[in-house]
Amino acid sequence: MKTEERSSNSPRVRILVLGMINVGKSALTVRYLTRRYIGEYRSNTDLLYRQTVTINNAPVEVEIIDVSGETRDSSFPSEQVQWADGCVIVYSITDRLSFQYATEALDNLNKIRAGGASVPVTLLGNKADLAHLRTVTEDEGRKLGARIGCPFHEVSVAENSTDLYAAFETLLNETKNQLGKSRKFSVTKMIGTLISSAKSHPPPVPQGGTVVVCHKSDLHKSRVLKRRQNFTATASL
Ligand SMILES: Nc1nc2c(ncn2[C@@H]2O[C@H](COP(=O)(O)OP(=O)(O)OP(=O)(O)O)[C@@H](O)[C@H]2O)c(=O)[nH]1
Repeated sequence: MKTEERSSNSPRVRILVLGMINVGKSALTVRYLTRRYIGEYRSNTDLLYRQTVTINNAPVEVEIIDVSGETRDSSFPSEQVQWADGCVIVYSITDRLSFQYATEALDNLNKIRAGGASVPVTLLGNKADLAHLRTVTEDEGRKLGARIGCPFHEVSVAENSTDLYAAFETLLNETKNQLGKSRKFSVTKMIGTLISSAKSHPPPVPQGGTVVVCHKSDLHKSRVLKRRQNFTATASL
């Protein structure tokens, strides 16, 4: 970890939120960070959110990348996975294809884990409030989580689901502990070539919080600049 990148001495945990288009990744991320639901929030770009949260009475700087389904040019965003310390895989219980995507993503992550890099993962079945439109049973989600060996929860981002907050915090805690043991991908960590364009509605900033929304292309540029000029530049909305 480069000290010049850090705005504080608290540990930093990087989380990737991954899933098919329209499963609720942006809504989930904003819900966790702000406790608010932005139903009309539309996204056509990857965004990185940064906020300091308290875990086990200690501050932790959390970075969450919400990978937009629209900008993904391949089925599995390997560079973002390399960047991440932990992953949330999301599908919608109303969308069978999104469950298949989550299954493949978990299998890919498992291969990475088998290769020696420990990446804590949590599986979430979103839109539990739409049970009447369900095409994926809870049992299928539970079995998938058990097969991969990761926690599984059905949640509703639209509702104030406490399971969602608990799932995030368990993942953050596990990831933080994992990082304490060893940092993975120390050489290959990079943002990669991530596409950026403006979101139509920036997410709300929580009262007393420090959410910073970064276009990842800007972050990538800033890293290049840092390497060349020891210069920090982070775009915020
Ligand atoms: N009913 C219901 N709708 C939800 C829930 N979570 C998200 N949505 C809706 O699902 C749609 C997609 O949500 P997004 O957060 O934009 O989904 P996304 O996965 O980030 O989509 P992309 O960025 O396009 O990949 C929006 O209309 C949300 O309001 C939920 O728990 N219940």
